[in-house]
Amino acid sequence: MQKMKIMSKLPTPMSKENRPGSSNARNGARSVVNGLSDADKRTLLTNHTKPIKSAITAAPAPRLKRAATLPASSNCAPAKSSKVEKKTVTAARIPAYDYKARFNDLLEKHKVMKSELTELKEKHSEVSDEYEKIKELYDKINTECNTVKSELLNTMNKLKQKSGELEKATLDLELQKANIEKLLDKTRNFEEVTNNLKLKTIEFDKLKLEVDNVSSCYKTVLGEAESLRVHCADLKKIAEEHIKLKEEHKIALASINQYKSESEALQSIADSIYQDQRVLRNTIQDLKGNIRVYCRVRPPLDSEASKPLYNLNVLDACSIEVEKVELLNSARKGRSQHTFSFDGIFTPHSSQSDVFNEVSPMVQSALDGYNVCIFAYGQTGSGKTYTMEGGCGVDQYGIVPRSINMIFTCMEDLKRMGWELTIKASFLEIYNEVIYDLLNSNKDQENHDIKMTNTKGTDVYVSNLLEEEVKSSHDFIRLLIFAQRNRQTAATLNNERSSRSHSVAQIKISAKNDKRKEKYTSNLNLVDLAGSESGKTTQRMDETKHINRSLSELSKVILSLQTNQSHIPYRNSKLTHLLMPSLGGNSKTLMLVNINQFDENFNDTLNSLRFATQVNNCRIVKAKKNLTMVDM
Ligand SMILES: Nc1ncnc2c1ncn2[C@@H]1O[C@H](COP(=O)(O)OP(=O)(O)OP(=O)(O)O)[C@@H](O)[C@H]1O
Repeated sequence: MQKMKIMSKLPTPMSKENRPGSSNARNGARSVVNGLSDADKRTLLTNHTKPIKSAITAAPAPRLKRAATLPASSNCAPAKSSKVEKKTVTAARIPAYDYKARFNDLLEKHKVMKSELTELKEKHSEVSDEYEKIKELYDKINTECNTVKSELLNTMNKLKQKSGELEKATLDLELQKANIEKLLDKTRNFEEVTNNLKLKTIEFDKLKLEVDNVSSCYKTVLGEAESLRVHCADLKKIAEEHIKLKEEHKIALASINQYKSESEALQSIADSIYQDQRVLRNTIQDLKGNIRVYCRVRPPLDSEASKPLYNLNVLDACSIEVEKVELLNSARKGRSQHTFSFDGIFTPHSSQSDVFNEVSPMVQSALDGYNVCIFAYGQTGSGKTYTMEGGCGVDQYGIVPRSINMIFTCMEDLKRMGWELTIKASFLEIYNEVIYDLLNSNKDQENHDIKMTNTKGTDVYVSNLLEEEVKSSHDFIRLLIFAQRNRQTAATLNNERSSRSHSVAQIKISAKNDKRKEKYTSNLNLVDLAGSESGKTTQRMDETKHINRSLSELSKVILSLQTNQSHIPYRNSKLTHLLMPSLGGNSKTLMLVNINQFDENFNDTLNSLRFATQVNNCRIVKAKKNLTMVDM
């Protein structure tokens, strides 16, 4: 702005009068300079002095030199004098008369002045050129200055406008700022309110929870109070009833004591009745005979429906008639008819439970303390295993599982009478006169020998034989299944071995009655004998020899017992030796002879029925209970 002011104060383009060198020009310049303020002068000096200065200072130079020509006495002589002046000073004084000298001197001076003039002219033209250049420059600057000035004016106008706008904007800004401040204040207030609200919400939630808890507690308390009210009412009733009951209790106690003494009396009567029953049962059995023989005829299976059958007539409950008519062209032509009588006959329609109903007195005898042996005899496929072990399902259970069920059922009754029973079970197989433990699944078993339990030789045991205590029928059946599996494995390894071996399930009953100071041990041997038919192959011959030997030894033992022989050949076979305590005098034996009705098996059936008749004819001396009195 300052600069623009200065420029505006500069003179307009120079006229002839204003030219440098002329007094007018000098005066004009001087007046211009004088018209400026001190500050403007300083600015002009720094920015625009050069051309003006040179224009101002260019002219006076010749004046200075000319001044030097003035006489030395003049006061205004400059400090720096020229060569001419020196010469003038140093030249000898020309006398006034010497006009020639003076003329020469003047000529000389004229020359000098002339040259000075020429010099000055040259300088003048130089200055004029310079002046022209400066003028041009000045004009240029002036136009520029004008342009700048107009631009400056425009800009100033714009600036004014802008500053107006700026002021307005500033005002707006101030207003906005004020508004923002207000808004910020509001926001701060709002945040404060929000925070307070949040805190309040948290507090509200807490309170709500507390209220919920309190209300649920209240509800519970209400419920409890209600139930307490009910309880109180009940308690009142109970208290009343309690008083009544107390009275009744007194009366009941008296009658209980009376009943107790009566029950003790009844218990002793029941005991003696049980004893009498035992005696009676055994008397009946003695009367029936201690060796009892039943015959069971198995029905043909569906798969065997086409097989020809021989005639079988059930004459009565104890007798059957078997009849075969041989073809006329056969060697043994004619009719073959045989009648057999036993303690009972089970027809093809008899169920497993029918069989067990007849067998159960024997199991009862074992529970009463007698050694019992139940065995199934017959040819392969006649139904021995089915009779002894049975099939799947409780209905199909054979003698072995039913016996154990009965033992455990009776055990409860015996417990009430003060008897404590321990049941142990072992399972073995005799194949080719070698004993195998069926509870031991090891292939290589230790040797099993039959040994005497005591010196009297009344009881035997098998060495290295596993004997498991059973606490329930379930325990026993688990062991039975395990033994069956072991027997089947051995049978698979050794072609049809199961049919060619004797299988024995031994149940050992140990009973103790602390009240009566009695105890006894009895053995229940349940035997599934090997097939009694004659073998056909060499291996079968070998097996048959062993089977026949053991079966004939069995018949020999039974015969010897029948004829009251002093020596009974028990030890001649493993089977008779093992069954010695159950076959001897102090035992009861039941044999089931199993037959089928197939024509092709008629001869084997006849052999089985004959063997059974032999056994049936044998009557063991009266069995003796293994009862001992003990000091307890
Ligand atoms: N009374 C019966 N009622 C129905 N099926 C029977 C009866 N007796 C035996 N069976 C069936 O006849 C088949 C042969 O019976 P089982 O195996 O008991 O004969 P087994 O004399 O034991 O033969 P093995 O000497 O080969 O062991 C079996 O399938 C068995 O289920």
